[in-house]
Amino acid sequence: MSQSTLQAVDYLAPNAKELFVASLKETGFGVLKNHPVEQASVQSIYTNWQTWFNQADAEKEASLYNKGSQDGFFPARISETAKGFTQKDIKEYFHYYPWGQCPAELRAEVHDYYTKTSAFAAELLSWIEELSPADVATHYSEPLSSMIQDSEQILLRILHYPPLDGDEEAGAIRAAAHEDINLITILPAANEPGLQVQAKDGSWLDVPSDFGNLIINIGDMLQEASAGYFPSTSHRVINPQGADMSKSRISLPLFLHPRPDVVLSDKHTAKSYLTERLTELGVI
Ligand SMILES: O=C(O)CCC(=O)C(=O)O
Ligand SMILES: [Fe+2]
Repeated sequence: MSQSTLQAVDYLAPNAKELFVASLKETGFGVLKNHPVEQASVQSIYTNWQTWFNQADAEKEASLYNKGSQDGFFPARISETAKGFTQKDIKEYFHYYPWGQCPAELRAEVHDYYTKTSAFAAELLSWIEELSPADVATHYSEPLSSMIQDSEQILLRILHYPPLDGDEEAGAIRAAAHEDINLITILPAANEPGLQVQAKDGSWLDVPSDFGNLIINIGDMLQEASAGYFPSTSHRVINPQGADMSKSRISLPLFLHPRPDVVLSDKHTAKSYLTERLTELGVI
């Protein structure tokens, strides 16, 4: 992966679509600047949820996640173990769905973000569809943007990586290397660095995370639906060092999940694929 492939693409440039989709094809990641997702809204969500995560565990656990439906708070003691790893990630998070649990005072703001960013994701999916070669597009069972239309599975995850105190389990990191399960993920740059993506040669590259950038990555479901044309690349969040260990990190991925009935490939619907992956993660 050459350095240039992960440079931010100006959403307002005339060739934005081509540059962005070329980056996704090459690296599984694309970075946008001058995009319509409002930074003030992202900042406000970070601030308000930092306050929420600062509460005592017992208060947060009043919104403990529901095992079947997966909405609500996932404490650090339950947090995911990435596929192929034995240590849990050093993180806690909240899963927001419009039909699910949410602290009342925070609902309107995340819902507004969820709705607007899902609509923007549909535009990006139509870019991806338009620039898919004909032999790849023939695998799509319906337009990519319609796969998420009326989907109740689109997931907004508010993630909190707490400060590190040095007592962490040896080898545990904030988010171990993994691939996302869904079609695409939309991730505003977090308030602290640490996100890295794996290049084709196996090396790890920092994702340019200037505050205000929007990071988009391909997930396994789009890799499956495009018969491997768009790669779902491994990424991770590494631990801070030195003085930065005392800082929390907040991030806000929106995982674009199709409706469960969407046919991804000869082998899988979105539902069968998701069940297989969540079982591997040990969260259902
Ligand atoms: O926190 C981040 O920057 C990335 C999070 C992530 O990759 C995930 O939750 O799937
Ligand atoms: Fe991820």
